[in-house]
Amino acid sequence: MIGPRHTKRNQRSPRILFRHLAPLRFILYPAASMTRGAMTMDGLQTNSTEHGCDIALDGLCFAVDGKAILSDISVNLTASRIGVVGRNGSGKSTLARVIAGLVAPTSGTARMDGLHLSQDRKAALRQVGILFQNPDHQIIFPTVDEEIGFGLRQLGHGKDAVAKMTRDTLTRFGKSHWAGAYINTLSQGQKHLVCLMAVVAMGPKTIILDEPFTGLDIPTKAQLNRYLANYKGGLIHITHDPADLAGYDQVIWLEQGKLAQNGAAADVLPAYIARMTALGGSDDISDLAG
Ligand SMILES: Nc1ncnc2c1ncn2[C@@H]1O[C@H](COP(=O)(O)OP(=O)(O)OP(=O)(O)O)[C@@H](O)[C@H]1O
Repeated sequence: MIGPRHTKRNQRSPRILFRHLAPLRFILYPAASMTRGAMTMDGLQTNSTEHGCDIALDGLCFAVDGKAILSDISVNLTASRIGVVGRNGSGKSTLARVIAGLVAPTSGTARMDGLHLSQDRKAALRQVGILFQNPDHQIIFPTVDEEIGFGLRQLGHGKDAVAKMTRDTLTRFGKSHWAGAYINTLSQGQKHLVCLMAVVAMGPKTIILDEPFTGLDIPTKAQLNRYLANYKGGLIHITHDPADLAGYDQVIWLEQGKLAQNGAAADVLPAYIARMTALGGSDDISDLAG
């Protein structure tokens, strides 16, 4: 558990919460880049113009208490739209955390733009934002505008600019009326959207999305998809639904912590779907017991 669930108690004491939890937020969202980035076509900032990812994984292994979770993964992630697929427990979220530099490989290396992310947190945090599966692990402020505004303050924007950028973000997502809303009054899907808005508002070079559409209704998902399609930074999108990866360039497929396939989405996704469909006809849920 990285962040707290929201309770009435932390509604009453946001400053105390801030003091204790703000450092964690640096882990969750990209950190302070004091430079202003380019404006996207949506008007939100990103730290770069449209680009591919530059991530090199070399012999990457990750283990916990001797249990191998990721094994000998070597791959270059170079497209601007990268999908990550695999069964439950195949290591997708763990890989996301390693790529973001939140945890160090047990052996091998993970580099983004040539940087060893886990060894250079400041640099890594400028590069990448990560959206976790569970919004309760991410949200630390009581209201929607505070949650979105926090990351923008870390980027060095002044109070008025943060307020305007927060308003603009909410407007672009059609959620202006959420501004002062208490997050613990929102549904799980709505909380997910708040997290996405907070990450996207900061415009990191690459965003890692760990099943970002969980719990979202069809119109909201379509809206997010439209926004993400226009995002100028790189996207690494973990999903169980191949349909989420329509138009993506590169897909990697993990199986039991190993790289099963890497290549063009047009090649990997049909093979993945065929395999999953075949497994769906059996009673094999062994990966869940891992
Ligand atoms: N800190 C940890 N300690 C022990 N085991 C862990 C830890 N983190 C992950 N695992 C195990 O590693 C495996 C991969 O987990 P991970 O969450 O990366 O899979 P995933 O592909 O994202 O799964 P899902 O699709 O269900 O979200 C699982 O068997 C999980 O139980």
